Amino acid sequence: MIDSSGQAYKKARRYLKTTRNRNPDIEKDWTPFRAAEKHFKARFPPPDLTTVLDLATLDESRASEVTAGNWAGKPDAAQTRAFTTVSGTYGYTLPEIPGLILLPAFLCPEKQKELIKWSLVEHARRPNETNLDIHYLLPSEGIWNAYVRDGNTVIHPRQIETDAEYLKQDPGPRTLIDNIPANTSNFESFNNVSKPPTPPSSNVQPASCSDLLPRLRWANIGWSYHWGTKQYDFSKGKIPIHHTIRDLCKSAVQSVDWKGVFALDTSDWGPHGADWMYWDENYEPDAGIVNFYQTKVHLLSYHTLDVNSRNVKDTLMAHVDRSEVCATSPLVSISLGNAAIFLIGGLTRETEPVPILLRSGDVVIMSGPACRRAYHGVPRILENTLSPHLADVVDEPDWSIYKNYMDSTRININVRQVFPKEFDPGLS
Ligand SMILES: O=C(O)CCC(=O)C(=O)O
Ligand SMILES: [Fe+2]
Repeated sequence: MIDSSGQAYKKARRYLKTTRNRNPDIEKDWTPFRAAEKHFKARFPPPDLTTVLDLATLDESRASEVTAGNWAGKPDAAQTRAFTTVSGTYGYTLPEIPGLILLPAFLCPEKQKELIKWSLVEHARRPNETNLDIHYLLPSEGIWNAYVRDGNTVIHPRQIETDAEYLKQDPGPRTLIDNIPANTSNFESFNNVSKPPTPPSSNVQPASCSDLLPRLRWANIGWSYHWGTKQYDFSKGKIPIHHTIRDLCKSAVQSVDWKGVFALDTSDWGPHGADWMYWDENYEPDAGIVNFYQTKVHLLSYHTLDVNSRNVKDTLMAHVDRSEVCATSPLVSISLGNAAIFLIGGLTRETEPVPILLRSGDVVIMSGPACRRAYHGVPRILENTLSPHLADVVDEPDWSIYKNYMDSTRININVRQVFPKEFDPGLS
């Protein structure tokens, strides 16, 4: 018996309407990366995850995480090679993408909680820029602490300063304009490009802290990133990387047997050669971003704060992180909260990407010439997948405010090294 008033029926009807009007010629033009993004973005019917690599399914101690959200992939959806890290956990490489390292459950539950708190309490505030600072005059304690004190506190928009030099840009989707990869030769000219601030939007209304919190999309780490030119603005100086993040990224890099990963690699490593031999000692993170993704649409969308459309609808479209002068040094990416589908392909969007299910506590390292500048993106945050160890507030009532926020959130701490160790940018 079909219940035509039920939610599922209504969903199915909406879905049929959209597919009926779909132009098959458009789909034909999708690159393999675009087709994969479309597949995983679909709300109804939900995407089939049997092609998604899900290494947590190999680990019995993560069984409750895997079943928590009813989303699971397969442990053999891509070819992997396991290795034991220095700390005794398993790590995996993918022969298809040399330099991609997966460290499932690298962080214990306590560390995950510490990093979630750090992201919100200590990091998403001055002096670190956030997407909200572009439009709002935020208190110096940052949006999270202001929200915890009083969610009804009103935050006022930033006014356009009439004498300020703002970025003059044609309106349009910025992310479609690919920037030129940085390297040691063009660094000087890149550094001299003028980097005026992004103008605040003129139609932003005052908003309460509770309304703004779900609109927090990113907070900068280390060297200041200029979204308008997609280049670092070194003139603003470098904010030191917090020791917790630095130590964690270094221990992730040091936990990998790089010889085992790259000894047989024959790729072109550029002018400085195969620097992996020195990463154990000289890897030094100096930039990055904390991404905040919401699984739910929060109402009150009378304007958009997504001036950097990389965060539109809480997904991250296919991109290459090519603003760093060093194109081979490890990028360390930490997943916290709800699980996500991460796609990683090759040097163009024509390579079919490998879908990987990332769960809270997983660490990904992107390194070497084939991987560090590979297209990647996050087409889907898997709703209602908060791990039981983050959802439990019984033993720790103080966690409940974080738990409530994390119920609909994924945080990604994405840490990079801008300069190769031996390169002197002459910035001091
Ligand atoms: O959220 C993620 O897992 C990836 C984020 C990312 O690729 C980026 O910030 O450049
Ligand atoms: Fe990225």
